Amino acid sequence: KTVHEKWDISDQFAYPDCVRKLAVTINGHTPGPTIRAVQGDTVVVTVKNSLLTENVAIHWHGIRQIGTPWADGTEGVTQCPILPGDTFVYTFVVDRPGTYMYHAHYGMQRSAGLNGMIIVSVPPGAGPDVAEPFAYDGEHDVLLNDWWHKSTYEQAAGLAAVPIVWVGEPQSLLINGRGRFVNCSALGLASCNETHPECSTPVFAVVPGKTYRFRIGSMTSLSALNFEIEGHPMTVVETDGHYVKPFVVKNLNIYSGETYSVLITADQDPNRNYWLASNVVSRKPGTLTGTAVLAYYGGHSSPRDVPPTTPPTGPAWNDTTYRINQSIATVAHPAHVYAPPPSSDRTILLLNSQNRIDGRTKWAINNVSFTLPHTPYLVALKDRLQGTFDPRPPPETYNHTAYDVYGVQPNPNATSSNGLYRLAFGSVVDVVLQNANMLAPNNSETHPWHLHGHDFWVLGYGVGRFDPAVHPATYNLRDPILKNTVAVHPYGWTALRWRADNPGVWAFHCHIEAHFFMGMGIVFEEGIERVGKLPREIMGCGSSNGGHH
Ligand SMILES: O=C1O[C@H]([C@@H](O)CO)C(O)=C1O
Repeated sequence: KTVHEKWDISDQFAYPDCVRKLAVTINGHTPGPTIRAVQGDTVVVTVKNSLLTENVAIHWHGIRQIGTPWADGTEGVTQCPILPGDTFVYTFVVDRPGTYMYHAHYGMQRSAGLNGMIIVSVPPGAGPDVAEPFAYDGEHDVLLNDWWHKSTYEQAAGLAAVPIVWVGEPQSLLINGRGRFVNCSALGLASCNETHPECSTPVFAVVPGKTYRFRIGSMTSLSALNFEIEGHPMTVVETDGHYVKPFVVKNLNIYSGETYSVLITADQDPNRNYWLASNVVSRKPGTLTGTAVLAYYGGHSSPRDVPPTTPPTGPAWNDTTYRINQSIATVAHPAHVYAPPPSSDRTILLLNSQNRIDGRTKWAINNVSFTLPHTPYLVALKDRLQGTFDPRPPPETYNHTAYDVYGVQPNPNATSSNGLYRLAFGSVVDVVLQNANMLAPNNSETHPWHLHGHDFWVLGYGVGRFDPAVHPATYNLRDPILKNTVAVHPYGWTALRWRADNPGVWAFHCHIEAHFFMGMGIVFEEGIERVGKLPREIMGCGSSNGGHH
């Protein structure tokens, strides 16, 4: 079956937190429509760029694009941007059930509102390898976000300024695009409209005694979040399209780019309502709790009743151990274990550090800060265009025996490059992401890394310096979870493995919008010679003339 979507991208005034702000919208809305498909469906999204002066490109986050690497929607990597007035058609197959997302992958446009969910359901009568190993009576979908009042242009200019002008913590946390700016009416803002329907509190209705699947995705630009449904423990059953060995949490940590499915049972007093709460963790919070309401049917409460309690504020923001424990608990469901290859052909160690180039604050990987080329790699490599990117491969490792991950880098100066890593087709690659201290002392953040074109096995997490002679022996090779986005915890390391078996060119980057903008990413190529004929529509920029002369 084919699922058709027709999207018009335009700037609109929106009131996500009751404050008027220009947003990049899909068919007038932010977040955009949820794409609903069944495993095996072909999704065709016709995207018309009706922005006045801004390009666009849309990434299908978690969809591996097997056989369609040109549809990954990553500007500079897999396509030229879609110009204002132009239309681009994305066609791809959703080959696995699960909870996914989509978002702009051009500049900082994702943060301006261009994002949404993709839900791929299990076909009726699916076999045991696909069928969900859990049961539920109803489903609710929750897209979490953070939101600023400064435009993404102002934010981006601040990131590039000397010294950096950092936008700071978000003004609001959104649930399905709705939130509430804490000072809205108190500040007497002319742009504040607290009765605007776009910022009315989302309500999730439940019938007493029933079990619900909540699909939760995070599209935050910056914030690591903790999500809670007051009084309702959550059983984690899916993440990034893979079934999890169930475990119960009161508070779910979720990083930008991740999705989870949890089950809750509506077994509490039905005569009142309960809060859904989203709180910032890992950075010192400066934002009001994002809230929504869990409303019971059939009791004495009405869906509009505000819960009688104050919204939960979540665990201590700096309790890193608590978050690492959730990461470690997330392993494959026993009936859905896909064992990784027992060893790898190549190990790449990647130091994540905050650096400086010409006084600008940057993020670098092994002291190289990533920049996007003007000609998409996919076209440059497939069509053998010369001189479009730095042909020198970026470093495979850093001085891992001496580097003090707890200290401030003695020499923070870095270089920038648009070189990429080329993987032998079919080879098994291990990547270890090593976190470190930032430019300021005693600070290390959480970085959620997202890989395009693949899922990876998450083999292990550790705190402190990764030792290649010691830590691989501690890897979980028995039941590691497959994911497409994973946390690298403060001062910690995360070890990943995957097989380079998807012909194409794939970005791998921190999903914090500002951090990728500041260079925190790399790109992999594999099997370029196996990529089919490129559609001309991805060309037209840089040296890729798309057949126009
Ligand atoms: O990349 C970042 O820059 C700021 C700060 O380090 C400099 O202002 C911050 O909190 C980041 O995550």
